[in-house]
Amino acid sequence: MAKNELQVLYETLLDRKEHAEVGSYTAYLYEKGLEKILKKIGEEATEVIIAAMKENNKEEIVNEISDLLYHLFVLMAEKNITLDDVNNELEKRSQKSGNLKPERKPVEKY
Ligand SMILES: N=c1c2ncn([C@@H]3O[C@H](COP(=O)(O)OP(=O)(O)OP(=O)(O)O)[C@@H](O)[C@H]3O)c2ncn1[C@@H]1O[C@H](COP(=O)(O)O)[C@@H](O)[C@H]1O
Repeated sequence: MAKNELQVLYETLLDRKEHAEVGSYTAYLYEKGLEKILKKIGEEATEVIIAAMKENNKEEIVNEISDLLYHLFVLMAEKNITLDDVNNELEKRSQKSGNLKPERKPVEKY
């Protein structure tokens, strides 16, 4: 099976850590450091929220989510967190359903 784009992207970002190509935005983020990466994640998360509040703009939301995922992946690469680490955590969680805390009332109306 072909690798999915998330895996390809993550591997590219790891590679940029070893080989800082000229003109690479990722290399620029690593160079700027953790604070810059975290700031970008905050900005991109806000852009996802703003896009999602508008109606009928799936394309814009997909674009903003892609920007956010890219910056989260840069953080993962920076912190040596692998896709397997996240996958394993999600897998553990998938064993457990019914995660609504007992003291929280079920949502009846949005
Ligand atoms: N997926 C992405 C991706 N998503 C968003 N971005 C960049 O993220 C930036 C976000 O835009 P902003 O306007 O918020 O930021 P900016 O003004 O450009 O930059 P700042 O001054 O805020 O740092 C843009 O410059 C985008 O190009 C990305 N840059 C790279 N990738 C992937 O990373 C791979 C490696 O890219 P390079 O490292 O550039 O070679 C590429 O092949 C892509 O697959």
